Amino acid sequence: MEALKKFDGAYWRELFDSRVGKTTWPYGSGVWSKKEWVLPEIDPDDIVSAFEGNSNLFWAERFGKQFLGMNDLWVKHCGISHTGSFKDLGMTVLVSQVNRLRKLKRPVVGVGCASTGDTSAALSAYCAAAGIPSIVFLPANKISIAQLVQPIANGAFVLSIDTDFDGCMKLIREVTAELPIYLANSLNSLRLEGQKTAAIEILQQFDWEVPDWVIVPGGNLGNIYAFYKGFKMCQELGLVDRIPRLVCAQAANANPLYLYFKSEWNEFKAVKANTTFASAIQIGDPVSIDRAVYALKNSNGIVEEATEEELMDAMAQADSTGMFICPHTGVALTALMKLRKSGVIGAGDRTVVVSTAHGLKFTQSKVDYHSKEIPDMACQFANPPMQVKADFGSVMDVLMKYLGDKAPKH
Ligand SMILES: Cc1ncc(COP(=O)(O)O)c(C=O)c1O
Ligand SMILES: N[C@@H](CCOP(=O)(O)O)C(=O)O
Repeated sequence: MEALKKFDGAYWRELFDSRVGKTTWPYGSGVWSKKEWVLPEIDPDDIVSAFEGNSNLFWAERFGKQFLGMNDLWVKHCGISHTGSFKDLGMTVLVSQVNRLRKLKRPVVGVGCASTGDTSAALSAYCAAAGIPSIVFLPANKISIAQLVQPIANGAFVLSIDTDFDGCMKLIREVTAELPIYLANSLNSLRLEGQKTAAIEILQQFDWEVPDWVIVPGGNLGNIYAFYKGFKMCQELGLVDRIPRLVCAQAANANPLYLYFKSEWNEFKAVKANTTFASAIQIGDPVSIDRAVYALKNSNGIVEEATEEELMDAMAQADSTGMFICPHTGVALTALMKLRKSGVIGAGDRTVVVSTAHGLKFTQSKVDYHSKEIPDMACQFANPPMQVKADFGSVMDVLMKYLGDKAPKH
């Protein structure tokens, strides 16, 4: 940090802005365009990148106006990325460093992680690109097919273990303490160095104006800290004069941070995480709890939670305005809805919701919702397909009913 402070905010802004839209290796990546703040010492030849980052900051105009009375709502689509989630941002840094260590003949036989699906997808892809073995521990039957197929296809050694994510996390920590396997979960700060660039990118996309709120879904809790770190660096290095208030959003079925927050940070208790449609955050004993609390305390932050019905309804509402978000983003949107309703977030506040994964990884839950096949859930925004006979009259019939008074009168 001290070395970076030799330059002022104007220097960094100009440098980062000059790299926008470039394809020069490695600066075309949204992560490596901030190389000096991420891993300055790495040789560009050692970098393993899929040109991650530079994700769309989408003005959620219709959703904001229709459902929240807001005009300045934005969704940072971090899931539109090589492996379909924000994990690519951190994994490019971690795997690049392992690549470098292996060239220096350090004894790393592979890279391992426990995962609810996205970390393993990113790890296996970046390792495969560099020819590095990857080993992934997955909780059996708890991740989506789209996520499961990613490490399999990328040639990772995949262990499907009869436990939950927290059980897998415990096992991978024990194994990596015994064997020269490099741990790739977000305990490893290299991951967070990459993930923090999403925060810097948001500021840059707003032409270095600071939003009032940033809402992030939280599970193992590395990402909320990464956002804090990115914003804080921009403040400390003089690019902006304040940081946004952070909101961490959890599924009510896996809410240890929320309960801790509600106890006014008095007592942290790990919980048994129950099944949630937001399966990637079905985590009861987050490894980055201390970092997350630090980030929230220092950003005047808040923690909210979403029930299964709330998160699925929010996802369906967002999708109906042209988004196609994942259930975790539904959790974050629920938090926003609650904070708007209580007046904590004002109608005019500039707010960014971080969308963490691509909706296509979670199509089964969308299909179930729209077919109204979820027990005890009203699925009030479901839009099931209409079954219709294959003849002109039947098709015209249903179309005329659908068009109502907008149908042409004959
Ligand atoms: C899609 C998705 N959203 C949110 C999260 C939460 O991120 P974190 O574990 O850093 O809190 C994860 C992973 O945990 C994820 O895969
Ligand atoms: N959702 C994560 C859980 C592990 O998080 P990490 O950031 O600590 O690797 C996943 O996709 O596996």
